[in-house]
Amino acid sequence: MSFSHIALEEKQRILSEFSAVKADFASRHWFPGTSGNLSMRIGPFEPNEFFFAVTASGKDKTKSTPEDFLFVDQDGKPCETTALKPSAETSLHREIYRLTGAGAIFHIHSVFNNLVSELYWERRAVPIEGVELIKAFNIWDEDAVIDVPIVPNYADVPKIVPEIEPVLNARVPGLLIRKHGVCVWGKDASEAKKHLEAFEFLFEYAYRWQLLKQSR
Ligand SMILES: CSC[C@@H](O)[C@@H](O)C(=O)COP(=O)(O)O
Ligand SMILES: [Zn+2]
Repeated sequence: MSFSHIALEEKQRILSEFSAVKADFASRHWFPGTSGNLSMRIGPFEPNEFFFAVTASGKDKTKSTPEDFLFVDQDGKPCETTALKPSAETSLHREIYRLTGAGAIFHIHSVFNNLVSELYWERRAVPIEGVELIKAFNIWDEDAVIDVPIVPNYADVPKIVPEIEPVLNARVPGLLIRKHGVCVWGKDASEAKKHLEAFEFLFEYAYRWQLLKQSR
């Protein structure tokens, strides 16, 4: 299916939902210093053919303008003529869509996601043990334990891409990039948002719990 076959109403629906999510995240101060990028998939999915709306690169994501998003294909190429540049981290979104078939992917930088990515770098994963909010990931086991993977950060973003597949955990809809930020996903924007809220809570918990243990 080509991008032009996707109904205009569907494109408008995605963009308006996307705008609302971006404004919500901005109100939580989740885009410091123009950081962060968001994407939402549109239309049918095949691992080698799909389309998504992504935030334009380098913009202040706390502002709402007619030039906030563009549609790209599975190769990150714009679907329509535009002067906008897709996010510098579009290759990470492409890879996560290809591997998971998710409907939305959100990437933000926060102090706690940066701290835990360094605190647990040696084991390449942040352990979260028995915290109730793990249920936000649809994991209902008593005293569930999860590991949130951490991949290295490189200035050359495409170099991060091959690091993703080997660490992906089907139960855990997110991964950390060392001293950079988190990428989370879900079947749609509202699920991805729920996951992001849960991850940020759990990262703060993991950091504070480690500190508390050391001071006892
Ligand atoms: C301004 S620091 C953050 C960037 O280097 C990058 O990591 C980021 O999250 C935003 O990049 P962008 O190209 O605007 O999507
Ligand atoms: Zn980033």
